[in-house]
Amino acid sequence: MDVNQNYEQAKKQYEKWGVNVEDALEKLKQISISIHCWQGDDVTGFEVNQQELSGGIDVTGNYPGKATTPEELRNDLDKALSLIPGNHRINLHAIYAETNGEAVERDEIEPKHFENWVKWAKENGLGLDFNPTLFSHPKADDGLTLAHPNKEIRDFWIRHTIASRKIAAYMGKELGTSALTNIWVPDGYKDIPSDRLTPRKRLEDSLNQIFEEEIDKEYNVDAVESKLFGIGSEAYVVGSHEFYMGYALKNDKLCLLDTGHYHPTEMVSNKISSMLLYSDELALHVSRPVRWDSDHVVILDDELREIGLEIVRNDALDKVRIGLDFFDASINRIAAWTIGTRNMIKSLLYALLTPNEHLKQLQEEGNFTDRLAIMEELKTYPFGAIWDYYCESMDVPVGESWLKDVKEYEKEVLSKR
Ligand SMILES: C[C@H](O)[C@H](O)[C@@H](O)C(=O)CO
Ligand SMILES: [Mn+2]
Repeated sequence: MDVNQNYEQAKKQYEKWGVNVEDALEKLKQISISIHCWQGDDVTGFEVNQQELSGGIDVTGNYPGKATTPEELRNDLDKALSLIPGNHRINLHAIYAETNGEAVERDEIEPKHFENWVKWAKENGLGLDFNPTLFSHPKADDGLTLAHPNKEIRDFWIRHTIASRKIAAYMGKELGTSALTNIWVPDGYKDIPSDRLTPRKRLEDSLNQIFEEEIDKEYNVDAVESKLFGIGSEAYVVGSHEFYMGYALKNDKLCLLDTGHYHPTEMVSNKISSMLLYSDELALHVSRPVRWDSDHVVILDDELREIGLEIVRNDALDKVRIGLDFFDASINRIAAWTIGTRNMIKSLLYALLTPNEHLKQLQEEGNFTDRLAIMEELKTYPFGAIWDYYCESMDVPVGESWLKDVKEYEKEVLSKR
C-alpha cells in the first residue's frame, strides 16, 4: 500500500470519532514553530571577540561540520527546513550579529547587523525571533548580569537588552510578523545565598528600565524566561518561575516556559491551562531535560504529546508561541533540528487527531474508565499514516527517508568544512 492508500484507511478510523482529518491538516499547516539557530553551531555565534560558552549552559560533543560562518549556518538551516513540513520562524541570539569583522560591543549592536538575516528570512518566507545574549562575555563571567551588584555592569546589560528589543522590532516590521524578544539571564549563585531578595529587586528594576520604551506589539513582543538552576547556579537563580510569573502578569509581558527549567517531575504541560487563564499569550522553549541537563533533542515522549494536547484542546494555538531550545553536538546538527522540529509538529498533529471534545465530555460525566481506555487506544491508532501523508503533501521526505538527504549533505558539504 502506498502513502495515499494508508492515509485513506487511517482517516476512516479517526472519522469514526468525528475527527475531521482534513481540517486537522489544514490547521497544522498554519502553525509556525520558532526554530532556534543555535543548534547549528553549538551556541557559538559570530562575534569577533568570541568567548567560551558560559551562563551555566553547556554543549557536549564534537560532531564534525558545525557552521562557523553566517552563510554556513543559513545553508544548514535551509537544509533542515527542506526536511520539515510547514512555514516556520528562526530564533536568533544577539551573538549572531554580522559586523563585517569589526568588534562591536553588545550594547552597540544595531538592526544593520542583522540585515542579512532579514534578507534571507524574506526570501524564504520566514519569521524571526530574537534574544539578547547575556552570557559568554567577560561582563557575565561571575554569573551575574541584570541583577549584578555593580551598577556599571547592570547598565551595560540593560543597554544591550534595549538594543536587542530595537533589533527585534526592526525584524518584526520588515517581515510583517511580530518578533518575540525573549530575555533569559543566567544570574544566580552556586551556594546558599544569604540574601535572596536584593538581587531580585535589582533584576526587577533592570527589567523596568529595559521596558520603559513602549514598542508596538505588531513589531515586537517581550517574554521573560525563568530557570530553576544551572551549572554554577545550583543553589539559587534570581529569575525563578515565581519571579517571572509575577513580573509578567504585573507588567503585561509573556512568560516563557522552558520545559527543561523545572523540577524533574514538574511538567510544563500542566502549567499551560493555568497560565492562559491569566494571560493572553504564553511562550515555550520546548526542550528535553535529562537528569541535570535541560537541552537534549526533543523526542516524541509523553510530555511532548501532553504539551501538544494542552495547546490544541484548550484552543490555544494562537496563544502559545512555540519555540525550541536544545543543543546537541554529539550528532549531526541538521538531523538534531529535523528530529526535534518534526517531533514538535507530530505532537500537534497527534493532538489535532484526538477527539478532544468527546474525551472532555467523558471526564465531565465522571466516566474515567472510558476516558483512560480511549486515550490509551488512540496511542496505537494509525497516526503515522496521517503524518506520512502530511509530509508528502507538504513536499518533504516521508518517514526516515530524510536521513538520506542529511547523509548526502554531510558528505557533500559538512565533511568538507
Ligand atoms: C541559548 C538559550 O537562550 C538558552 O538556552 C536559554 O533559553 C536557556 O534555556 C538557558 O538554559
Ligand atoms: Mn530556553
